[in-house]
Amino acid sequence: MPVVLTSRTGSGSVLRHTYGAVGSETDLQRRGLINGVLLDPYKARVLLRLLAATGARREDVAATFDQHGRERSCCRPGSEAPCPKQTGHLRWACEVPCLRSFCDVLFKTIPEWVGSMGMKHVAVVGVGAVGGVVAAGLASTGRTKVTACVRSPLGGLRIDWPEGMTQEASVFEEFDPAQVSAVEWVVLATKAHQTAAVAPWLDRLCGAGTRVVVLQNGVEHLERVAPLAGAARVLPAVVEIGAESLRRGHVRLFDRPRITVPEDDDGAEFAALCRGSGITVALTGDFVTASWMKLCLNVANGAVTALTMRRMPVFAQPGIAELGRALVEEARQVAVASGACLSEDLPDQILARLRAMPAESGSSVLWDRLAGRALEYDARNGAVVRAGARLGIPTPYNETVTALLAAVSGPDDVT
Ligand SMILES: NC(=O)C1=CN([C@@H]2O[C@H](COP(=O)(O)OP(=O)(O)OC[C@H]3O[C@@H](n4cnc5c(N)ncnc54)[C@H](OP(=O)(O)O)[C@@H]3O)[C@@H](O)[C@H]2O)C=CC1
Ligand SMILES: CC(C)(CO)C(=O)C(=O)O
Repeated sequence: MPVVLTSRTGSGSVLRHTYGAVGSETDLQRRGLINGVLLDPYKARVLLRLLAATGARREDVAATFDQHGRERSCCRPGSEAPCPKQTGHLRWACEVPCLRSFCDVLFKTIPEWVGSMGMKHVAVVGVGAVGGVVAAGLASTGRTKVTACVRSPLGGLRIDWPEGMTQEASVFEEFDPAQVSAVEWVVLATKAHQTAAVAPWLDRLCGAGTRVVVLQNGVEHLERVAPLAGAARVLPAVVEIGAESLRRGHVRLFDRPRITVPEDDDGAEFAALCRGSGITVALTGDFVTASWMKLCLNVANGAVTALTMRRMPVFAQPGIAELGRALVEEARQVAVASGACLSEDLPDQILARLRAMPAESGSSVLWDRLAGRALEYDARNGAVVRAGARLGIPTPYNETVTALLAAVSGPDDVT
């Protein structure tokens, strides 16, 4: 067990060879104690604990403390003499670079510690309703370091769960893609049409060992994200996280969150990552059916709520219910031709599901319409139209609502 020798005198370095009596610094170093150099006992304890957690050997611990002593810019490198500035108020001038140097050492050590604890580093790109719920859930497992890749400060996350429970979580925040490097998991939860704009984040976060889980609606996850993910593997997902952003970092959940991913190694590892997060992860051997099934619901729920600017009870109106059924039926026919296994009564099933949803819930497209933002219609109704055209299946209802949504969509978010 490495033992570090520090001093509580408040300034200066621990002596190395000045005194030689039993119990002196020379004696203690000879017996194996590591010279704490410039760190006071409190900082030394933090650093030693981190190093011990990484499994650092005695020589590594000694080298790290020694390096900290040398890197302190305001003291003469290698000098045993006390810092010339450390008198009176000038002592504070000395503390600032000292602290900076200490933080540098910690920041070099923390990533190793995270790795050695079996912790996973997850970067969440798109920390809105869905991304916020997943970031908070992962942070609460205590097994992940979560970095929120954001455009402006979040100041923590707060999730209001349907049962009345409030979950609070804090995550690391990054604003500049240049400051990040490859991580084990990227959770991509922007709107589909915002994907191209986060290319600089993906470029930095994706390495050969990275998995990018795409928490977006639609069926074109791979086509959209793989070209931006470099050597990383892309894991598509079906997201059932009915959620509304109330304020920045504050999300209201309408139901218990659930994500479905393909039943393969990456899917199983994502399920393991989310264990204890409050988010259920299901694995499916038929992802084509699962993703088209969700899109069939989305073509009705997103388009109708956004165009009418009404929440779920709008589906109680008979004319709206008929429009919903027609949109779903077109999508179902395209889905079946694409290899999905969906029964003929799907439109009725979906209408029943929509009518059973909480009255105050709506859709992510509705929230954007209400806020005057660009709408996610191309990855939803637009995807049905595209696939229908390819397969020779007419999709007039979806074409019509795609055109209407395009007409009322807010300006493109280009940053
Ligand atoms: N909300 C829901 O109920 C559900 C949504 N989905 C799907 O999940 C996906 C995400 O939806 P949702 O969470 O509602 O979307 P939100 O609009 O709530 O969140 C998107 C987030 O992406 C961020 N973002 C956009 N562009 C950038 C950028 N260039 N750099 C950094 N961050 C960026 C936004 O940041 P900023 O805050 O700065 O604007 C925002 O926080 C969509 O595909 C949606 O269809 C699926 C199921 C349910
Ligand atoms: C159906 C719903 C509301 C939640 O699963 C959704 O997918 C969305 O709002 O985009």
